[in-house]
Amino acid sequence: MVATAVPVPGSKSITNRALFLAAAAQGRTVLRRPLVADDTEACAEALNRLGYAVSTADPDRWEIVGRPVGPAPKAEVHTRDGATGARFLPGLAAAGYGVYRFDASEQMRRRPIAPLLDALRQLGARIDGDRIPYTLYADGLTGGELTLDAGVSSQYLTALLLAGPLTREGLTIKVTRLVSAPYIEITLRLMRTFGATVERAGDIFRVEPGGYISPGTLDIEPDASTASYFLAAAALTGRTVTVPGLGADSPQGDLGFATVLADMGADVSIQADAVTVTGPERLAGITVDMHHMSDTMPTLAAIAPYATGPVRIENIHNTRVKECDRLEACAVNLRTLGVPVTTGDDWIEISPAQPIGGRVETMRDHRIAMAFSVLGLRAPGVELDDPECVIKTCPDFHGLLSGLVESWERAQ
Ligand SMILES: O=C(O)C1=C[C@@H](OP(=O)(O)O)[C@@H](O)[C@H](O)C1
Ligand SMILES: C=C(OP(=O)(O)O)C(=O)O
Repeated sequence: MVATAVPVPGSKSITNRALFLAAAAQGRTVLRRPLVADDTEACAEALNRLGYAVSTADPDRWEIVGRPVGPAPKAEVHTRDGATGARFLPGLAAAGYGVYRFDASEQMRRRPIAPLLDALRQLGARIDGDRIPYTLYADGLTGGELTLDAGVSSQYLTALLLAGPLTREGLTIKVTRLVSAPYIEITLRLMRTFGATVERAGDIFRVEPGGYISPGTLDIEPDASTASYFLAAAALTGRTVTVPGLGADSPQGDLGFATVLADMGADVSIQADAVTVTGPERLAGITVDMHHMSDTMPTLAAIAPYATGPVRIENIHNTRVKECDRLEACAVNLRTLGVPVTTGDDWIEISPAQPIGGRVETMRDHRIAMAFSVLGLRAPGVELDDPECVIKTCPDFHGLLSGLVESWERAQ
């Protein structure tokens, strides 16, 4: 079977971490093939509002001139829809000196951030609120010890780890709960690439002070969450797709979605520098815990009706506080398309069905839009109320998906 390669854009998670680290590092950093999308552009713009120097003129190489954290007397920062910008950047600002007003879109304002703001207060920051928008009065971060509940978002832990080397005394964090755990591995790897000393012993993390040093150039690998839609398209249609640049040593937990497809009967190969999926005649049903890869939950939910048996996705309560309540959004939209669905507080079960056409309410959630576009490959008449909301992480998603289908049709 001809394998069609899809040029999946760079990882949002890696790009936004690299932006933070490069801004705080000594030296100049070049990010090669960063994700160019609303989420990362908002993060870059916010860094420039905070007084850093991020050049995004060349879409294939973003340049950041780092500076030691210092005085930036005043700044108003608006990070739009991206949670990594909204949650990572206050730690960087708090390590500096000035008054910073943080705001974000209505969608992001609804999402929780209080545990992170509480932790930053314990480290020495003065913050006048528990939700976005708020004002941060920064006077450097002492550091020290704290206990953190990252059961709703691992981004709280990442934000504190990233700020750790910028504190005066370093940081010791005891984590009581952790969701989306693989993202912490991405954080630790990148911090070490920028010269930080950070160690993990079970649920205890220790970060030494001392700042960051630029590694010079950093290649950004493709986004495994975005790759899930194209892997699912192959699994759903019995075709073959390859995603180059995403391989077995990737720290991205959402590459685990390929393994879920294999468990459902797809032929999956994860090599050193590419992942390839060929769909079976029909996918088998599955029960799967997606606690640590929940961004791909909508992708699985969207192809689930075509399985030979029920698909039950468990341990996904935190999908209710993403860009929308994704658990509910998947259930409502699948029912609109004629698919029987039952749900609980932290699970969804989808029965085999032949979805009919209908209008999908994306709730301005890029992952709902992309996931149900894949379902639309098999269900004519599915239309999205807001197809352009994919700009958050994959502005050319619809072009990439239609290009994939056209290449399959040409190969017939
Ligand atoms: O750290 C990161 O880059 C991310 C962590 C995850 O969020 P949670 O830890 O809130 O689940 C994930 O949903 C998000 O897309 C990116
Ligand atoms: C939830 C997501 O991102 P964030 O939390 O960074 O907004 C996502 O990309 O699915």
